[in-house]
Amino acid sequence: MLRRYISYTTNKFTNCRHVSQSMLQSTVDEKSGIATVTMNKPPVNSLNLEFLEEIITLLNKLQKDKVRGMILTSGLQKVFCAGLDIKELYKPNPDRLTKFWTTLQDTWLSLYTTSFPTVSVINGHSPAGGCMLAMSCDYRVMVGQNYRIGFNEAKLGIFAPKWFQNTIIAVIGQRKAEVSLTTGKMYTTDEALQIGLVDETCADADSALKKGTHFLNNFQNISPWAYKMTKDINRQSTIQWLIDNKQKDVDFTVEYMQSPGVQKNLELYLQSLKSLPPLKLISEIN
Ligand SMILES: CC/C=C\C/C=C\C/C=C\C/C=C/C(=O)SCCNC(=O)CCNC(=O)[C@H](O)C(C)(C)COP(=O)(O)OP(=O)(O)OC[C@H]1O[C@@H](n2cnc3c(N)ncnc32)[C@H](O)[C@@H]1OP(=O)(O)O
Repeated sequence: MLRRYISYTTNKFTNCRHVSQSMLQSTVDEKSGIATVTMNKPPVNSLNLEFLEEIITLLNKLQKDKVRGMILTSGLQKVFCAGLDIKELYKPNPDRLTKFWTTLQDTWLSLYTTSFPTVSVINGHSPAGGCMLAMSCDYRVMVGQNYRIGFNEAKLGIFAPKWFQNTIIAVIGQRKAEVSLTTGKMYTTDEALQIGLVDETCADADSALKKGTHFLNNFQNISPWAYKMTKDINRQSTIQWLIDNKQKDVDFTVEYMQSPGVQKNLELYLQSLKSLPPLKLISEIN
């Protein structure tokens, strides 16, 4: 396992508090109380077990520190998050896969129920679990015209679990979610805005961060308690479903992922990832 470390420093010139873990950097602006969290796990910010554990640890820390809001973004050139690390699903060790899926459920629960408002600044491609990471925030700003976002699980021969699908339905509605999930379509920035996958678009990352901050400033005069209660009530049925069905969801996934048909599909997909020229894959799956 990677050596992990956490360090806390305050920069007296910028009045920012920095929390740095090996794959995540967090900077809290002392004046506004807004944390900017940057994912930095080259090459593609794929979500493996250790990365998910870091995300949970950081969310707990931000909660304890009573930040006023969080902006989640990527430090990589052209990828926000490539989704689940396919290596966790291909030829899995059942014990690790059980831990991975349990940690994935816990990450989603932590992010979807934060006591502070959250924004994702999508500054790169964002397929499948990457898109879900963005959907689990309260607001989404997508940068530029060069990236694709969507749920391409079907193209890998797998499907998204109920709690994942319900999260999407809550954002874009039942019909659009069904078409999106069954076709595996990856959307351009404009298309994503049109179907409501993202709330705003803008030309560059700096303007996107400003838009994210602007959204978070809406909560300056809102009681944190009123914010949290409203969000909990709004999201309650999906959250409760997962809490009630956690073990069933893990057992099903561990068995399903190991089936020969799914493993064959993942093998073919991994091969296509290697054989296609850069970025061809995501354009192929449009
Ligand atoms: C809060 C919780 C959040 C969410 C989860 C909740 C529930 C989820 C439940 C289930 C459904 C989710 C399923 C998935 O997410 S499956 C993963 C789907 N992802 C993809 O299909 C992405 C595939 N990748 C690409 O299309 C391109 O890599 C990308 C456009 C992202 C980047 O292109 P670029 O040209 O910049 O890089 P590449 O040369 O293609 O890749 C570099 C390197 O990285 C490897 N790679 C890419 N993606 C993944 C991945 N998802 N997992 C593991 N490894 C990945 C790629 O093979 C290259 O490796 P190498 O050849 O060894 O350098």
